[in-house]
Amino acid sequence: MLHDPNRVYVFDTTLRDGEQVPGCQLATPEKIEIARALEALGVDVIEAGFPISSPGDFQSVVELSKAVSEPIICALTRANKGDIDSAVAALQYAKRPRIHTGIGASDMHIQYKFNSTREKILERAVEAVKYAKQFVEDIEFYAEDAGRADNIFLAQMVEAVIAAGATVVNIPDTNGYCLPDQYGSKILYLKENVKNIDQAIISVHCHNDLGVATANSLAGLINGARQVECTINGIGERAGNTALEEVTMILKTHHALNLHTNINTKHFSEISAMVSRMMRMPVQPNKAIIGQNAFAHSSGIHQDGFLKHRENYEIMNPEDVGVNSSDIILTARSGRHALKHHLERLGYEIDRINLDQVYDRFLILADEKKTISDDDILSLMSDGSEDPYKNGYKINALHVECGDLTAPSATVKLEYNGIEKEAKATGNGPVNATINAIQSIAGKDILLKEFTIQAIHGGSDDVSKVNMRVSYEGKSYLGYGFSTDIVKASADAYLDAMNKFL
Ligand SMILES: CC(=O)SCCNC(=O)CCNC(=O)[C@H](O)C(C)(C)COP(=O)(O)OP(=O)(O)OC[C@H]1O[C@@H](n2cnc3c(N)ncnc32)[C@H](O)[C@@H]1OP(=O)(O)O
Ligand SMILES: CC(C)C(=O)C(=O)O
Ligand SMILES: [Mg+2]
Repeated sequence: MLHDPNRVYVFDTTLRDGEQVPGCQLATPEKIEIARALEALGVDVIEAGFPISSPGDFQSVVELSKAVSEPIICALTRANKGDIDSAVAALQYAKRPRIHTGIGASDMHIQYKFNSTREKILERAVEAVKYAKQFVEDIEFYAEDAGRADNIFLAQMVEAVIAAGATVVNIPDTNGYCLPDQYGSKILYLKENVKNIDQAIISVHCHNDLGVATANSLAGLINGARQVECTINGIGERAGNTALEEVTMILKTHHALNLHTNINTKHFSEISAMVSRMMRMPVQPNKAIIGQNAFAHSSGIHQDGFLKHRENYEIMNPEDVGVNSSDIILTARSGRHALKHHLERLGYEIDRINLDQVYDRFLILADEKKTISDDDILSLMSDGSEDPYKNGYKINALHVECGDLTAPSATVKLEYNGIEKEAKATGNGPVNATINAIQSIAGKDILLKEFTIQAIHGGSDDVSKVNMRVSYEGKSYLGYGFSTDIVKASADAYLDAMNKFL
């Protein structure tokens, strides 16, 4: 069984519990892409689906079983033969198959869902495990709504299913009801009162209805569970499940817990974005670990402390979760240290600038706007001061042709160090053609990673703001452009980013 008593197994259910979220249903090729990313992340188990639920979900479990080799592939069933037969068939190609079967354990479910009794439910639980065990060695049993179940009956059920062949016993807080100490005590109670508990791994599966899913999972692990069920970005039924990135970063950050997983946390940022994009579930900016603001500092005292010593305001290293660097966001709550940091980053020599004067002008602008961008700083500084990009690329002329009667093309004249060069290029649209023309003049291997166009107030006559992120020699650079002409704004944003690495 367990070789290392401090190893926590990570059971990912993004593709099953996560996929139960309205609007998050995925096609098989998308599920395969996520499953491969989960494999690279280092999860131990991938819950691939609920095969009886639909032909599409059945096929996804078949294809995932073929596509993934390292993690265990798990299929969910109810406690009945039909569901189990379907799971067995769907898992036929899995190198390491697991059947996850179970039934309600709380009196609420027994009475109002099954109109049954504890004795009969216990029998159905044992029968299901024995039946599944004939086909697959690795059987996980879930005692649904265990969070609200009577501990004495739950212990009886857990003991019976382990005796019937369950190798993992899942104690779900299906409705996110428990408080961390209640849930932790439940796991400890099972550890201490189930005679054969050493023959199985206890698994925690917590929902976030009261916002304590991760805390409950942690309490379960501290009290002896060694498998945690979780999803990327914490997606799942209702308020979601324990977030994989949260629970694993807690274990990584708190060495004193002496618990560890096989997760390569550097993949978090990438896989979180992938799941969010494919499932069309935006991640809230303040989401722990992978939210846009998780490593962004926006008030002066924090920014100053961070700049003096990162650990003053960060308990994790952003690189550990795949984020290149922390952000210092300039707002009217920022101080001189943060402004100086950005001025230096943009190429201004601070000892040649009167910081107090710039700061006064900065505050007036920051009170008017929510955040101050690089462009805002550049325009603040353009008041009689030096242009940090005076030696960079400038557009002298831009002409595009597009529309449905002509192939999009762009002619660009760029000036660099006083020398003008011209190029013409085609593309699949006017912006693409313009960027191709700029690229052919610059002759550098620049990758455009992000590109957004936003009307500032709305309306087709509005000024549009273009944000771009380009990658050059492994580093990211941001560029901004403003214009009523979206092609011009895009070209300016691209050059702005380029000029930062020149
Ligand atoms: C806590 C969880 O997340 S559990 C997983 C939840 N996920 C899903 O439900 C998604 C997949 N589900 C489905 O596609 C469908 O609900 C199916 C195919 C499973 C069943 O569909 P239907 O046969 O039409 O039944 P329906 O969903 O309406 O009702 C569920 C039935 O399963 C029974 N049931 C529920 N859980 C279990 C269980 N663990 N073991 C045995 N029976 C169960 C219910 O009592 C009900 O049976 P009844 O018809 O005798 O009252
Ligand atoms: C199917 C089980 C494990 C579940 O998702 C729950 O109880 O929340
Ligand atoms: Mg669940």
